[in-house]
Amino acid sequence: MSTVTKLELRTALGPVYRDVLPHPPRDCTADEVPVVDLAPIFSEDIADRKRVAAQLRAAATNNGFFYVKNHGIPQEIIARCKQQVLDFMRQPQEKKDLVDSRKLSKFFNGYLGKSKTKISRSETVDIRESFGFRYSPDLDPDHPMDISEVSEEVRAWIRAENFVWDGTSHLPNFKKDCIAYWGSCLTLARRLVRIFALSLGLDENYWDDKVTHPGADGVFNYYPPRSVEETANNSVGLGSHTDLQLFTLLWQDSIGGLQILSKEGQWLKAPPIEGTLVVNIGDFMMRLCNDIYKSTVHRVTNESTAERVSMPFFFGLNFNCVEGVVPSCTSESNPPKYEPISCGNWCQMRFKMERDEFTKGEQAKISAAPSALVVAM
Ligand SMILES: O=C(O)CCC(=O)C(=O)O
Ligand SMILES: [Fe+2]
Repeated sequence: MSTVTKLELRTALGPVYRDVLPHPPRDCTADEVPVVDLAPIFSEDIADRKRVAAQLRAAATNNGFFYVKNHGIPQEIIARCKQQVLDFMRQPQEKKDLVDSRKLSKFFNGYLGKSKTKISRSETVDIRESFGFRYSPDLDPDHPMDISEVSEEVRAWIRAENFVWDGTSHLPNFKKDCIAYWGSCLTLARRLVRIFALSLGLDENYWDDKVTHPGADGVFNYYPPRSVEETANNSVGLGSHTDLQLFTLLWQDSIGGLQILSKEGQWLKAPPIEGTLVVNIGDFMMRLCNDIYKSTVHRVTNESTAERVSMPFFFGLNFNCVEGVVPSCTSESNPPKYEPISCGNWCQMRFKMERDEFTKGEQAKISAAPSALVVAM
């Protein structure tokens, strides 16, 4: 008899467990992971924007994942960035090590080599390589400014590090093409957060002044084809996890490999759809919504014989912003489950949990896990 298995997940509050059905992954249906047309969010008419908000709410309360089309990011910007990712990843190891994250970064910027992470304790090490960089005010497409002009509270949380660009300056136009894509994602995310606000019955501008210097992490993932041994081992490209912040915008190439855990516990394949991005809810959004919106578990395995590239963009509030459950998601009969916390501290808690586990072993992980309630700042 086949049985349900338990999947262990890392969260900022310690491990949680999910039941997984014994059936093999299958393709998602359009009801499970819908395609939302974003064209109306650019309309002057609030009724158009509200229509999209309603679709977004439906998807966010269902499986927490959806595709978006007509998102406004030009195809050439995506194509140029993707080519830069390939040019970077196909370099000899010593060139990639010029931006080695473990050696050079205080804040998770830079390059991580193959099999250097194990995001899920229930699965193998992650056989992906990645390159990441974080919000920098001088690169902000909407209101670029020198870091010295940024208010002190926000500045203390800026996590950009220049070595990522210094160590890649031998690649022609690398920074320019990466930033063009990242900047387009940032502009789109600022528009989308307004639709998320509408979707929760809040004023459209509810978060506007909290995303001036936001969590905006650009990451490029590279999944080489699996070796015979890795295939036999069931090696994952990136193990099961949830994303941390408000929401993620993900571009994936045409190879496929992304899977989503449905609310019933069934793994669903989310195949590439030309011209779309995938959007998913993160843990911080789920917290602000008192768990109405779902931060959904997902993972990646490249089962093809070709290399796969994906480009997620993780979006949150300004890291200094302390935010509790939003008023429209609570009532007398549904009190807030969570204390206010800043988006930055929220991320730090999960990173700390992972670090403690990595460096000190099992015991440290258990003692570091706060019970359930996060202390107010
Ligand atoms: O590569 C993908 O399709 C997803 C990547 C992902 O989930 C992540 O980087 O958090
Ligand atoms: Fe993810």
